[in-house]
Amino acid sequence: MCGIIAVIHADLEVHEALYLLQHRGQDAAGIVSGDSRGRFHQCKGNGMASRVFQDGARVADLPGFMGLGHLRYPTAGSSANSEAQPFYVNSPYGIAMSHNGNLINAPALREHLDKEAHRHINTESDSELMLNIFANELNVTGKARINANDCFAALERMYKRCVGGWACVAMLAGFGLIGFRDPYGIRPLVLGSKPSECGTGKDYMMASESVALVQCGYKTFQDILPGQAVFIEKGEEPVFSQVHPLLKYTPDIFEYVYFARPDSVIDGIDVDESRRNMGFTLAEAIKAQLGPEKLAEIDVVMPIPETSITSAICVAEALDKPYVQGFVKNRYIFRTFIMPSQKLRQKGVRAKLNPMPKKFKDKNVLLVDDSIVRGTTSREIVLMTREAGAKKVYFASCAPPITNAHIYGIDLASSSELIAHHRDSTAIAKHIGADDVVYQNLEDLIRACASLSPRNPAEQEFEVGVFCGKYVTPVDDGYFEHLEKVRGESKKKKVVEKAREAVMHGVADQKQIRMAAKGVEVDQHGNVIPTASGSPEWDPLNSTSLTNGTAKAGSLDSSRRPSLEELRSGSGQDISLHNLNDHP
Ligand SMILES: O=P(O)(O)OC[C@H]1O[C@H](OP(=O)(O)OP(=O)(O)O)[C@H](O)[C@@H]1O
Ligand SMILES: NC(=O)CC[C@H](N)C(=O)O
Ligand SMILES: [Mg+2]
Repeated sequence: MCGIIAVIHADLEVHEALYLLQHRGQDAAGIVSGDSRGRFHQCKGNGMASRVFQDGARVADLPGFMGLGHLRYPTAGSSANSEAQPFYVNSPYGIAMSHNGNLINAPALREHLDKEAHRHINTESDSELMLNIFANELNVTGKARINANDCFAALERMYKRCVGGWACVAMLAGFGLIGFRDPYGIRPLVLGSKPSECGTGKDYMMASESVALVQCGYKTFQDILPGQAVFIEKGEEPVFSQVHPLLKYTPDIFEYVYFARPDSVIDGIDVDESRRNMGFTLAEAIKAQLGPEKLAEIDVVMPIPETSITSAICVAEALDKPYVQGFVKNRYIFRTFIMPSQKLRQKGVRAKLNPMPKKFKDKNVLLVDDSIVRGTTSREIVLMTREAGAKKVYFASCAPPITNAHIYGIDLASSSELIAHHRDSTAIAKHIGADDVVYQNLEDLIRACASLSPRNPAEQEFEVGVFCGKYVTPVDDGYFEHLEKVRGESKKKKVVEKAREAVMHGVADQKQIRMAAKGVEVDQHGNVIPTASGSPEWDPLNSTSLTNGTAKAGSLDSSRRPSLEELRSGSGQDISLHNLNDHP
């Protein structure tokens, strides 16, 4: 569920805006700006935005009149540096792109690019595929110079090939910005404008969430519609086109449950208000399931910071119980669910949340969380609650049981990793050590969000496949087996944990470090275990990744190897098209 940003005309606020979307992706961050000479300038790598951009020092005075940003939470490929976005292709015209979402027909797209388009794809990223499909369809025009309609026509053809969820922003070198969204509106994208600070006309920004626009002073917004694209040429007003019929307006409900910031409005639905509604309807489910006796026993209602806070306040209000913040969140530890390995997630919960025993001692506690997905947080928290002195522990979830893979941009590939996959709520309560577990039901969750829709609330639908296995797009037979094979928990455990943690703990040899940086698994003898697709990646220790076009001067010198420190810190290499420090 990456975060994407695009800006044109403005004082290139990409860097500032990215910090407002950090909650959407913590693995990699990147910025590409475009100047009027048609040059792109790029800074990206693994790690949080502050680390990659060195608190802004590496991107101060971004050259150009437009820019793209990206925060990555991988759902395809690996966590390799070479998959940090925005991606770039030089032909045709020079295009950079940021993608939020997931393509579910990636193998077919890869084959088309290989066998028919003859385009080399250098990573396992589905976003690189999408960029190349778009580039190839633009190439079909055969023109040396194109206009907005050519772009829309290329997108029309691209939409016929791609299946999945996407919100994308792209730049054509020296020309302008493009934004577009999948035909179901699964992934969010909002466009804002404000009077230009540097003269006449307007500045425009596109972002995954409205909070980025609001904080950067944009006053007028509109959601890009499902299947719609917008083109903003330098010095011009935006031009819109419906490049694919709007098939359904079904935003991913998980944006409201967990992903988005509460101060965002997505597709006209206020996220904070939706979470308040979830709290009130969850309280009804709690009353119905626990009954008057157990309900009377509850002394306090507690949130599990941070996302569930809004809903927990409303649960307490509806049950007429004291709302108590028993856990203190370490503000320097970020989201655990989007960390790349189970071991990191487990460690993350304890490092992030600390109970204050006097709030728990001899109390019957009702814990409220937004969701129970793998059960990592709930298991650990219930244990911590008991260790802190609580008598009884009830656990309530604003989301219904999550029983199926997520296929449009949340990294939940195998249903076997989901705590609710083969368990009913009694078994789940046992598994997490709670006295009882209460889930919101799906109809109530949908109502909590749909009732706020500016469209017809009675007809507002959402993408809810994780709760029921019914997905809004067609899904090929065999896709889930494929997904399990390439991204299932067992695969990831081997690929990411072993090598990455070896690097983190400094116990890796040089070969393991190289492989870790690429997300490739090595056996105990140091031999590479082939990836599912069998395609080796570029070795970042021996050369700068070529994924993103021309490497910066001198970077193909194989003697320029990142230090162990650089790899451990995750800041990676500067793989600039134009080194931002060298621009004229
Ligand atoms: O069952 P699990 O697999 O543990 O996943 C669910 C938990 O993960 C998320 O918290 P996270 O720490 O990512 O973010 P938050 O601080 O926004 O709550 C979410 O809010 C739940 O607490
Ligand atoms: N979470 C996302 O939107 C991920 C985008 C893309 N599929 C990637 O893995 O980089
Ligand atoms: Mg949480």
